[in-house]
Amino acid sequence: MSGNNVGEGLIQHKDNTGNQLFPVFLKLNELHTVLIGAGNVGLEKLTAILNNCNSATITVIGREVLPEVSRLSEHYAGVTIRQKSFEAIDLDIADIVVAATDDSELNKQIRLAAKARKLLINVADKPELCDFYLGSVVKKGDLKLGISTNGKSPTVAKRIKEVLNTALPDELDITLQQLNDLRNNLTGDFAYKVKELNRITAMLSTQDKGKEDKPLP
Ligand SMILES: C[C@@]1(CC(=O)O)C2=NC(=C\c3[nH]c(c(CCC(=O)O)c3CC(=O)O)Cc3[nH]c(c(CC(=O)O)c3CCC(=O)O)/C=C3\N/C(=C\2)[C@@H](CCC(=O)O)[C@]3(C)CC(=O)O)/[C@H]1CCC(=O)O
Ligand SMILES: NC(=O)c1ccc[n+]([C@@H]2O[C@H](COP(=O)([O-])OP(=O)(O)OC[C@H]3O[C@@H](n4cnc5c(N)ncnc54)[C@H](O)[C@@H]3O)[C@@H](O)[C@H]2O)c1
Repeated sequence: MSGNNVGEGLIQHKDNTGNQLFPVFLKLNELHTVLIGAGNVGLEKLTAILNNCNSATITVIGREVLPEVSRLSEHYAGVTIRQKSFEAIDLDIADIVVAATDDSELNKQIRLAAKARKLLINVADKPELCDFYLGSVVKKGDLKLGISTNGKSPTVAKRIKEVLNTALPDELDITLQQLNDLRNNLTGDFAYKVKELNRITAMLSTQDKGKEDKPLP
């Protein structure tokens, strides 16, 4: 929005090797997720979603439902459990789909049903069937970082999450709230605001800012 050099350098970098995933942050409280599979992996994916968005709307479909899945869902108003076999029409209510069944043929059928409805799908632990991957997530208040290893090693993603969780100071969230106040109260035209916000935050990215990680004055 504010950069003057948008697109510059892009034309020279046309090779499509390397990590081609584009990170996005989904508003799962405004979208309907349908999760098929309510076993161990289904529980993992449900937990990952709810850890990030406790008001997510999720319909969980499973022929058998692990008691842990039922127990967890009792604490979240947005989660509905439907104990049944999967049918393609189950996806009619979906905005996005996560499949986590133990039947690889069924997972492929679920993908086809999702594609027929132009829905994005993650088939847990099956990269070749995924439109998107779940990532490891670092949280500091409103700050959230998503980590992906391009599917190379989810374990490394988890470890990097742990490192960053420890390394990033909790005060970062205070800084974020202060900058938000400032952003809302700055007067002047757009170009002036961009310049001001960049000037005030310059010290956050300089190498020799000193050893202190204090919130902004
Ligand atoms: C990040 C995280 C998010 C989440 O799931 O919430 C996530 N996996 C996590 C953990 C984890 N998963 C697995 C292990 C066991 C050790 C190991 O294999 O490393 C551990 C570690 C553990 O549990 O300790 C098994 C596994 N996972 C995949 C395969 C298949 C394959 O690689 O071919 C297999 C082998 C299955 C088998 O052997 O049958 C594939 C995927 N897993 C992804 C995400 C996507 C790529 C993310 C990226 O780009 O890095 C992708 C491609 C698709 C997807 O599922 O979205 C979450 C960390 C949560 C955290 O931060 O705590
Ligand atoms: N458990 C793990 O940690 C782990 C790790 C790596 C890979 N995997 C693989 O992931 C897959 C899922 O594992 P899991 O441990 O969650 O299995 P699971 O048996 O605990 O759960 C499978 C779920 O799929 C549901 N299901 C199967 N057919 C269905 C249908 N027709 N309609 C609706 N629901 C249906 C079952 O009812 C159940 O809820 C397996 O292929 C497994 O090999 C599991």
